[in-house]
Amino acid sequence: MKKIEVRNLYKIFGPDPDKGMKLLAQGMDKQDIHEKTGMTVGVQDASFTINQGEIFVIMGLSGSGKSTLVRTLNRLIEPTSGEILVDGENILKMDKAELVTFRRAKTGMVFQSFALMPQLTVIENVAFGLDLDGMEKEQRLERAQDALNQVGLNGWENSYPKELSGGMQQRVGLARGLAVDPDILLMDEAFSALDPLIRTEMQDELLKLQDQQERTIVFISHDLDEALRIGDRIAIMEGGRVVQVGTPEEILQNPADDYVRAFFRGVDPTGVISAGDIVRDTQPTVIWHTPAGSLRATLELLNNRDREYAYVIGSKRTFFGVVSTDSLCDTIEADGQGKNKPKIEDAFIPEAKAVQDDESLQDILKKVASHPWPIPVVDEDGKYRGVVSKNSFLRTLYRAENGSHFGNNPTDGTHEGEDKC
Ligand SMILES: Nc1ncnc2c1ncn2[C@@H]1O[C@H](COP(=O)(O)OP(=O)(O)OP(=O)(O)O)[C@@H](O)[C@H]1O
Repeated sequence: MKKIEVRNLYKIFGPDPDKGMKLLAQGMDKQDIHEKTGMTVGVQDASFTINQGEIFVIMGLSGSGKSTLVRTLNRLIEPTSGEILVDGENILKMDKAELVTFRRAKTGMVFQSFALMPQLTVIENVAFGLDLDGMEKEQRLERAQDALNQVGLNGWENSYPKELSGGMQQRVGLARGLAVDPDILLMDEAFSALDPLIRTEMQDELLKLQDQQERTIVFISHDLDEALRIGDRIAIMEGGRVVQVGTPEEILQNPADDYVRAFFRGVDPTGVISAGDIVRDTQPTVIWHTPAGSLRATLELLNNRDREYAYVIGSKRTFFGVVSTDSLCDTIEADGQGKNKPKIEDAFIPEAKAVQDDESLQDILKKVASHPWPIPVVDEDGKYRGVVSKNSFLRTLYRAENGSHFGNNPTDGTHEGEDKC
């Protein structure tokens, strides 16, 4: 479900943004506008959607417009032009009072600088934003305490910021963002000042909180590892433009341009891409789980199609097992005169087990490499989704390494069954 929709958003800093818009419309680029007028194009024609409950990471080089873009989402920075719909309502049309209500009711913000007030205790710092809300003191403290518990800081309520480590101070910052119980949490390089170990700890904390509450989180980061770790989807910004939006796997497999490719250079694709991302449905070699007597028919089918393996599935696509021409022949021969009427299960290759679609390529690599049959993939309900073959595995790695656009899709003219050739 869409939570935030950004449409053709612009932000031009300087004395005459309308003139800046006109120059952009005439085709003048950002650099020339800056040189000729002194104005800066902070965000240029950004359009994208953020879904309810996702962690949406915004990445880009310094000065690419990340902070500006995020601050337009609660109008801390006023856009020059465009639309921002939150739950379907254009927040750029809100008057001052509506905007205040919107910010209080729906958004929280966590910054890189902890911005804690040294003269206030931890709990007072967290409750501070609620103070502006006109909430009763008792309720404020209760909410602040709850937020502190969520970030693991119970027991530190009455300490002062200077008594806390950097990591703990950032937890207070996060608690302050959470205390208002926002639908949307905007986080600007929130963990960047933390040392790597604490940073990972905070990312885990955020993921844990997200499991419980499913907020919509917009998270700016410079750090690709962080983006890959926490981001459901990533937007890449360059020179004020959003140049690509997608899941890490999508971007890794199909980077929009060299700038995006450069961001992802050095990432091990096998840790990011999962079996489900590259699975292909091998309808021609799927057979339905049928009663006894189907072994010969299956063997015939495979021979006719010049295929070696068949994937046996039942009603509702439940995966049962894999048979091969060899396993079928062996089972038929072992039965001699056919008196025992062997079932298809008797011909299953015992080692041919399915992997889950959310397992990473790293996790399934051994199986793909060590077995001759394409590896069956199932979803969380055990339903057959297709197979991952050596070919599709290597093709994916090649594409991720080289950013090539040749296809891992049904239109690229290859068939899974050809893998054995
Ligand atoms: N208040 C302002 N007045 C004028 N120019 C601004 C202002 N704020 C930002 N800019 C300019 O807008 C562009 C985008 O800046 P922004 O801070 O959004 O980038 P960023 O990607 O968040 O950078 P960083 O990663 O360094 O924080 C930059 O060229 C910046 O100099």
